[in-house]
Formats: sequence, structure tokens, C-alpha cells
Amino acid sequence: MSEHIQWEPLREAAAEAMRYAYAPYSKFPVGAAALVDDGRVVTGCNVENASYGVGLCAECGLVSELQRTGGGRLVAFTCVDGHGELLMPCGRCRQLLYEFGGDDLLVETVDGPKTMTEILPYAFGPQDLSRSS
Ligand SMILES: O=c1ccn([C@H]2C[C@H](O)[C@@H](CO)O2)c(=O)[nH]1
Ligand SMILES: [Zn+2]
Repeated sequence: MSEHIQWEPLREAAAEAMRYAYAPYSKFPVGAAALVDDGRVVTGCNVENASYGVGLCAECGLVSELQRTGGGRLVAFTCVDGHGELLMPCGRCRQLLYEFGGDDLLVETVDGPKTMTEILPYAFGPQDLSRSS
């Protein structure tokens, strides 16, 4: 499946989600979209707050939608800004995405798709908690 990712429609879904962003403070709207292993596409936009640090990245909304609409594994992820430029997920969001996509999640970058392992090496995840002793 991952060899046949259609990145263009995924980017368009991210750009569409970005239109709902609430970013009055940074004036930096962001949209994110991901393909789920059952074929559906989930999206999110950033939602800021007058208490700046409380703001939510687009990826937060995306994983919330993933869970709300039935869960599943993330297969491919992309994120765009207001100029349609690709954005890399911030460190916190790499962790957030790792939980639901694992090492093999493909993340679109300016250098083409990269695996989560490449952009978040030596990740901490559920496997660390389930190890016995
Ligand atoms: O991958 C990213 C990077 C940044 N932002 C948001 C957070 C903040 O609202 C704005 C500026 O950092 O962009 C995201 O939503 N996702
Ligand atoms: Zn983030």
C-alpha cells in the first residue's frame, strides 16, 4: 500500500483542512492530512489560544479525528502551511504521530517521503512500556 501513496490528493486534503485553522496569534495556519490503513483520510488544523502555549498543532486535531472515526493505523502523513509549502511536524507531533503510525509511517518532506524512523530515530513508544522486567 505504501508504495502507491497518492500524495497530491493528500496535500489537497491538508490544504482544505487548513482553511479552518484558528491562528490569530501566529498568523500561520496549518493543515495536516493522513491516510489510514483502511483507506480513509483524516485531517486537522491548528487551533491557537490567547494563552499562547495552550495552542494545538494541526496534528492534534488529526489524531483526535483518527480516534473519533474508528481508529486504525496511520500510513502516510503530510502537512502544509498557508503558502502551500510542506511543513515538518514539530517534535511533539512526531511523538503524537508515532503512537498511531509507528516506525513505518511515511511523512512527506521536501526530499520526498521519509519513514518515521528517519525523522524520529530511537523513538520512545508503546513497546517500551510493554517490555517486562
Ligand atoms: O507541524 C506543525 C507546525 C506548526 N504548527 C502550528 C503551531 C502554531 O499554531 C503555528 C506556528 O507555530 O503553527 C502546526 O500546527 N503543525
Ligand atoms: Zn506540533
